[in-house]
Amino acid sequence: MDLDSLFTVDEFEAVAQRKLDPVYYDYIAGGSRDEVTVRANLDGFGRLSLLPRVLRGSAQRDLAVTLFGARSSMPILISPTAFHRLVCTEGELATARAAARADTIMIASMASTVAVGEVAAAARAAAPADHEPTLWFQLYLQPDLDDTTALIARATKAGCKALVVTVDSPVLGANERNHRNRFHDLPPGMACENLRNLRGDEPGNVRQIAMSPELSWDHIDWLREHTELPVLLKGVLHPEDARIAVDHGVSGLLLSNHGGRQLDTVPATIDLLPEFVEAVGGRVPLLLDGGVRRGTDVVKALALGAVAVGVGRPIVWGLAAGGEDGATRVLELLRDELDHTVALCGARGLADLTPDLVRPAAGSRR
Ligand SMILES: Cc1cc2nc3c(=O)[nH]c(=O)nc-3n(C[C@H](O)[C@H](O)[C@H](O)COP(=O)(O)O)c2cc1C
Ligand SMILES: CCCCC(=O)C(=O)O
Repeated sequence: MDLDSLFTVDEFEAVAQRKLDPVYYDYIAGGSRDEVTVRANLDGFGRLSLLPRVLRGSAQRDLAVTLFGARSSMPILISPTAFHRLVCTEGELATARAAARADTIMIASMASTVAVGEVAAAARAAAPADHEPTLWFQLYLQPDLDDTTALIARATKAGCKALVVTVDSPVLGANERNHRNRFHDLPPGMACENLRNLRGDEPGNVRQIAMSPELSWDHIDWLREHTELPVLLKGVLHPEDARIAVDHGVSGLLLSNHGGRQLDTVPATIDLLPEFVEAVGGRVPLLLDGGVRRGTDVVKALALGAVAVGVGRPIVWGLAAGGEDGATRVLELLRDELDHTVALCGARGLADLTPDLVRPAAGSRR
């Protein structure tokens, strides 16, 4: 595959769709139930227009952002997605190398098919000599707190710099494409490696990830007492819950509807962002994911108050099309689009992306 002949995330998706087993393509592309929210995430950006400023002298554009002490060369992070070995042989090792090469933050999924320690080592080996790559760990709190403690210990030992706790999954969302395709288990030879031999006394055993409706704010308090790492919540959607989260001392929020894969018919994250900004009142950084496919999407989210965005499927399409190089190219295309959009907006950097640049618009992107 000549990756240089691909110029957009959508082109990467088309190539991925051609290359992948349709069962895996459906797992990745799909969302829950009628996929209303999957579409809403894309349409949400399409319904906003950008209103640029002019003549502000924007020759030097700095796209870097610092989050919890770690610098990322751009405000586009890798959102956590499960099971990368379904789409490329090296799995999460390839993703980590791409993130390190692009000098951005990877949020490693707890449901990865390579253990987080190996993922971190791959990132370090691929990073430029003077550069420490940043990995965060996405955590599903396990109802068995000993399991959770062991997982936190693994992530911490691997050098992860934050825990991103996914709170939108009291039960797993229903992707009906998976039901139709009878896709319920990973193929032989693949497993959630972070859950292997979790207690050290259970050789060969890989636990299943538990989605737990028992979880409550008490667990977030418990977690904060059991880690020194910043704790971000991923998947808070109600602005009132955003306020409660901040009151519970979380360090940040990743506004996410899980790419439309949990409760269907929830709003597009970009549509919720203004309310979130108001609820949080600048007390913690706000990140957003869901439907980011273009540099203009990134600029809209940043202008409306996000400090950074995450991309989920675009990275998986990159991996499917071309492994590490494919994911790297997706990140570099998005970086170029972002820089180009910032320039066209007459902005000198991310601080110039203010809410007045965003207006309601007619039309959708597709
Ligand atoms: C194939 C796939 C697997 C995912 N796995 C996880 C996961 O393990 N943990 C998690 O918190 N979110 C997971 N997500 C959600 C992403 O982190 C992210 O919220 C979403 O993909 C963002 O939307 P986008 O795909 O439109 O960029 C997954 C999403 C996809 C598409
Ligand atoms: C237990 C794996 C969950 C993966 C996930 O979050 C998703 O497919 O959206």
